[in-house]
Amino acid sequence: MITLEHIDKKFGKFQALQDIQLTCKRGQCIALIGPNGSGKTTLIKTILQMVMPDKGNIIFKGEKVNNQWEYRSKIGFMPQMTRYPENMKIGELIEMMKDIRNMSTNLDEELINAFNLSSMFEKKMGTLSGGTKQKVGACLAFLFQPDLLILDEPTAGLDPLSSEKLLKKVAKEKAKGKTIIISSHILSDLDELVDDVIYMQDGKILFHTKIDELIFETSETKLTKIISRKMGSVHV
Ligand SMILES: Nc1ncnc2c1ncn2[C@@H]1O[C@H](COP(=O)(O)OP(=O)(O)OP(=O)(O)O)[C@@H](O)[C@H]1O
Repeated sequence: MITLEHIDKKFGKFQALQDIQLTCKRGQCIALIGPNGSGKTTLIKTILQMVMPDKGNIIFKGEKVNNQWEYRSKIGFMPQMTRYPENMKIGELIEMMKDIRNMSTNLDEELINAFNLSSMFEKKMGTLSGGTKQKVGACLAFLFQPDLLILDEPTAGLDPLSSEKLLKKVAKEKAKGKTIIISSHILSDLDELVDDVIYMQDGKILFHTKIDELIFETSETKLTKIISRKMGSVHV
């Protein structure tokens, strides 16, 4: 579904990504984890070319897409934090996105309903709580039935019930065969979802391993314990 080949990215002199190589196959759910500042969001934004890599290739469905944008319509992206037009109402924003995408049918409005967002359609984006803004971001990521979902810390700032609803939705899409890349510091959120774990540190991928192998290697089943054992054993 998506492959990154030898991606490098510097911000000034700071090496934010170094020789990133990864392949995410169709139907796979990959967890992107690592400490603050390790490059997870930069990597995600590079996949979408919201951050332009200095070097390397981005391959989507077998085609090199460097400096192309059309492929992004196949990706549902939920950003960690984003700014929306402050004076636009929730309902207007959703309608505008439908217009931009030129899609009014075959929409996935399940999350809009689960979050009961329609009751808030008249509220302006600038007046919303952080969690409600997150919900709008989540609804937009799923709305156009993308093949690939990229979720950057999707549950950060959501109340527990809303987190649960979102994670259930992610699991449902995975069961349908959708490809998912998800970053989170809340490792318990990922336990039921992930096939592969990518651990980033200092702009590099320290390991990319199947969850089954990690469970076998560490004799732990929960990602929190798996990671603390694994990181304990590599002495970083
Ligand atoms: N536009 C930018 N200009 C300069 N430096 C940047 C820019 N974007 C990111 N960085 C730096 O790149 C590094 C990686 O940031 P990134 O946001 O990718 O980390 P992260 O792993 O997502 O962190 P967190 O877990 O805190 O969200 C950080 O040191 C950050 O300050």
